[in-house]
Amino acid sequence: MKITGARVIVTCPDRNFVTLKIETDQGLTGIGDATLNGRELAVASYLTDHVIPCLIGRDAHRIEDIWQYLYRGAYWRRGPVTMSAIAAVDTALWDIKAKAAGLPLYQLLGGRSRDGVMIYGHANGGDIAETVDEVQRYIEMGYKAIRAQSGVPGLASTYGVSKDKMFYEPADGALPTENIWSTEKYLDHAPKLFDALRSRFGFEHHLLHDVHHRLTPIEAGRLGKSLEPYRLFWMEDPTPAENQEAFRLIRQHTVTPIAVGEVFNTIWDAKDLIQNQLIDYIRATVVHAGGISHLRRIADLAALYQVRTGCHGATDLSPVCMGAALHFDISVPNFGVQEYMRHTEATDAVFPHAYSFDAGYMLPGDVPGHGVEIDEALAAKYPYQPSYLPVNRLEDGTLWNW
Ligand SMILES: O=C(O)C(=O)C[C@H](O)[C@H](O)CO
Ligand SMILES: [Mg+2]
Repeated sequence: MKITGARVIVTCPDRNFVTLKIETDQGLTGIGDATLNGRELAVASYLTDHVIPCLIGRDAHRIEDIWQYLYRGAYWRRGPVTMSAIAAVDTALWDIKAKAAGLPLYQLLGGRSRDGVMIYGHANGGDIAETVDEVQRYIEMGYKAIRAQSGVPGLASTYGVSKDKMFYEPADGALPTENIWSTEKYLDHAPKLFDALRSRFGFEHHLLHDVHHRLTPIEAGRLGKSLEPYRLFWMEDPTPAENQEAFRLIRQHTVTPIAVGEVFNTIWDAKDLIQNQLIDYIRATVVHAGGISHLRRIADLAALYQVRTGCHGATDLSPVCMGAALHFDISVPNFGVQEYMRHTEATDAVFPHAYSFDAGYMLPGDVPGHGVEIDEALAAKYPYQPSYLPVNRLEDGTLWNW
């Protein structure tokens, strides 16, 4: 089955998405997500100008060979732009292979390892009372796991808190918005949020929290320790992960489980954290970590060390990524949880999909392929809009981690 064409579709149904569509001489098509928030057009150009010309005429069934061809063949390895582009090709080819087989993608990945994919929602509020109400809303919808974020007194805005409640959209400015951050205020406040949540709801639900790379290792150790009474499912991205040794220090101080990796692109980014058992959940996902093929490698390495998966699933990961991730999640043995931040109605209309929500679990659906398509005519009605993720400064003006 020969690849006869491929094109990139950029659309902005409430936010920007980059999608690669591959066509074959047998009439089968497949799509893959290539969205890199705030840097969308870099991946679009990488695909259009550098990858697509190399795809035409290749055998669409040779997924692994094409992956190696794009990874090794570029000479310049790794990085979010390269790996998102490779991921899009890989996802589209898996979609085509599964359609050719007449099977849902998870059947090609070994079949189902579980009945449903446990997901967590993102509950956020301007203060603790509002976050408690939002958590209640998720509980009423049947969620088993909820990530809770609250505004911090004395800080005008912070990561994870927005006026939109069922999803969170940080990329909001034609230039980066500037937030102000205070570690002291945050460390004082975060345990109070989880104290309020456990007092109200008890321990029946999994609670998660995203620190979004803002703490130093010793501060993260202190936070993890202060959250121990509330038994979190995980503390996410407690400190930046470039220096992976940093996590050893956190481990020395707390048994709060640690999740890392939404900004990782390859197995090399995760290798030392996994092999040294410095994390409990690996958050790499399909679009930013080289597609289904590479994510399976990361998960297999993680399985050796009892590290489980917890794929990133914010709104900037398109429904195409979500669909593919759900096929991966339902098949992978060492699955932990899947993030599911809902998309807007406009996004869902552009990307008709077979996946569905049922009482705290997601199901990938049983149509051949990964079950997500793109309505190109509708997509064309939403042209690209420049938008940036925010930046973060300490109260004295020092640029900090966002
Ligand atoms: O969903 C999460 O865990 C995030 O941290 C959201 C990220 O900030 C967002 O996806 C960046 O594009
Ligand atoms: Mg996160």
